[in-house]
Amino acid sequence: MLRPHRRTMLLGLILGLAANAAGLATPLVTKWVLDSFSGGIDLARPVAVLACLVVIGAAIGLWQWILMGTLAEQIVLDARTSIVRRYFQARVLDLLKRPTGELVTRVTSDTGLLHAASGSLVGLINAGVGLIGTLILMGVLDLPLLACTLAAVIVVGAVMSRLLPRIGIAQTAAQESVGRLGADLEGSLRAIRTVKASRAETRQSGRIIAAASDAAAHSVRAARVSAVVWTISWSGVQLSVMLILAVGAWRAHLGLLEVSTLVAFLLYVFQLMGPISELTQNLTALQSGMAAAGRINELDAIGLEPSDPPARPAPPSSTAGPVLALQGVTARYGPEAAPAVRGIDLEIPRLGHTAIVGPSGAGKTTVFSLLLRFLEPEHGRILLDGRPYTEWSHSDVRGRLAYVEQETPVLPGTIADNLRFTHPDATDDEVRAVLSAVRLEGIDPALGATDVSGGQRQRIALARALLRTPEVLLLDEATAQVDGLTEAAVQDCIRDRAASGAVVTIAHRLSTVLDADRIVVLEDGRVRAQGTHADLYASDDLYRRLVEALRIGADTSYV
Ligand SMILES: Nc1ncnc2c1ncn2[C@@H]1O[C@H](COP(=O)(O)OP(=O)(O)OP(=O)(O)O)[C@@H](O)[C@H]1O
Repeated sequence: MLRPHRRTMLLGLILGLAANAAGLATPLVTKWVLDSFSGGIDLARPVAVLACLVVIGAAIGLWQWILMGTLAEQIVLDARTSIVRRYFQARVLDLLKRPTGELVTRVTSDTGLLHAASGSLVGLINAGVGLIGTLILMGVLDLPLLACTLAAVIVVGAVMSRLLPRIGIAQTAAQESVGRLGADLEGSLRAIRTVKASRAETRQSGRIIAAASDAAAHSVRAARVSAVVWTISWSGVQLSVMLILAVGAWRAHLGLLEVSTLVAFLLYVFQLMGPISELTQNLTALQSGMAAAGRINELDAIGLEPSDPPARPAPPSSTAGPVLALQGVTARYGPEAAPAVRGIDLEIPRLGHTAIVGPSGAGKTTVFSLLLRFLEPEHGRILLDGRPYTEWSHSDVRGRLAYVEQETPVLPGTIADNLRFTHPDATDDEVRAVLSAVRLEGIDPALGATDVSGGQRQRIALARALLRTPEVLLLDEATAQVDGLTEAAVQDCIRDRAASGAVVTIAHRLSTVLDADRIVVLEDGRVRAQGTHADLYASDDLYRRLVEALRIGADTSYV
């Protein structure tokens, strides 16, 4: 994540080192001021140098601070951009396997931790150089005092190296709990009606609060370790100041050390606090940042949809045969899973309404997922205009199909936004035309799409699919009961579309089945029978039972 920002980091490092150098020189110049003062030499020059050092050091420090702050925001933005892009390029089924709320927290919360970590590498090098530089200059001033300082630094370093990794571990655990919190919260809010109707508010909120408490507990553990690390480093510095003061005063008393050297040395000891706290801070930030980066990198496991096929001379596509065809298609949802469909042969003619029926789990939705390329066949092939899917890009295929989902038919936004979702350039007239096609002419397109009834929502989803008359309409009919008006509107639209294009429905309603030009009966992942209602009703046992379950019973007027 840092790699693309190498140049900014290098500049940050150089600025940091320059600020460090100014800081390192200050005690020596102070000693020069003191020596000049006691030696009666002209004070103007050393004081001027000291003032310049302070101003230059401050200016460089300010520049570096702003630079690194901007870098941090850029890294968070880069991470968010790449995750969001990844989500939208991911294979649908891979993405749907993960809880939505958790996917959201990776973008919102995990990336936030990268903020502090982004400057930590530069900070670490800076602090390391500052620490070594300070120690060297201390050695130049007085070796025995340096030995006392080193002893303190080594003790502090040993304790820190044992404690710091625990911060990263606690942070990872905290972020995992935040992910669980996001997933549970999102799921519960989405099903808030069921939660309330089941009087499960307390239970659900309890679960979510438990995840929040877990996150807090882990973060508190991280905070405690950080506090201990800080306290140890500060106390270490303070103890060494006392030790150095004592040893220094004794050596000055013996005449082995000038007072100005002791003052300069003590200034260095105080300056040690800078690099030591910087080291501590940056190591802590690095630990949490690495934990977050690890969780973000896990997202690489989400498979991406293959990029578009290389441009090759397109064989003339045939407009004579069926628009879509499945030839011996077998597909499964995972390497371990049993095939969801096996050896499916199916043709969708250019005109007319094809209804797919079958018991639950027969593979109806899987056929739609294959047609929309959410799932790729393991064996067999799918053809569009007589050309295999592999020769078309995903976008080409989807551009020819319009799809109405069964469950979540509207997107956030107004009704007009929803209608223009596939074709953002649709005119107001086109929007009005599709609204009247689904018998929603009276509705205000500026209304929120979620502020309408369930039946109206289904009609909005259908209207979106009908805008710009798609060649093939794939309609997964809602299983929920809808009002007569909605049912009639859907029926009319299907009939209308079937007169000039192809309509494929996963039919859950008797009226839809009866309306179809041909019906495909799926059972256990295979095509069991195909034909018209009358043929199938007479010849196929399963079809008869399915239709009877749709409450046609033995009413022969339908047969
Ligand atoms: N996302 C998925 N991951 C794993 N297995 C799945 C997934 N979706 C469906 N299956 C399995 O594939 C088989 C066919 O499912 P499919 O959803 O196509 O049936 P369906 O006929 O549409 O059923 P329903 O009418 O209940 O929606 C079932 O055995 C099901 O368990």
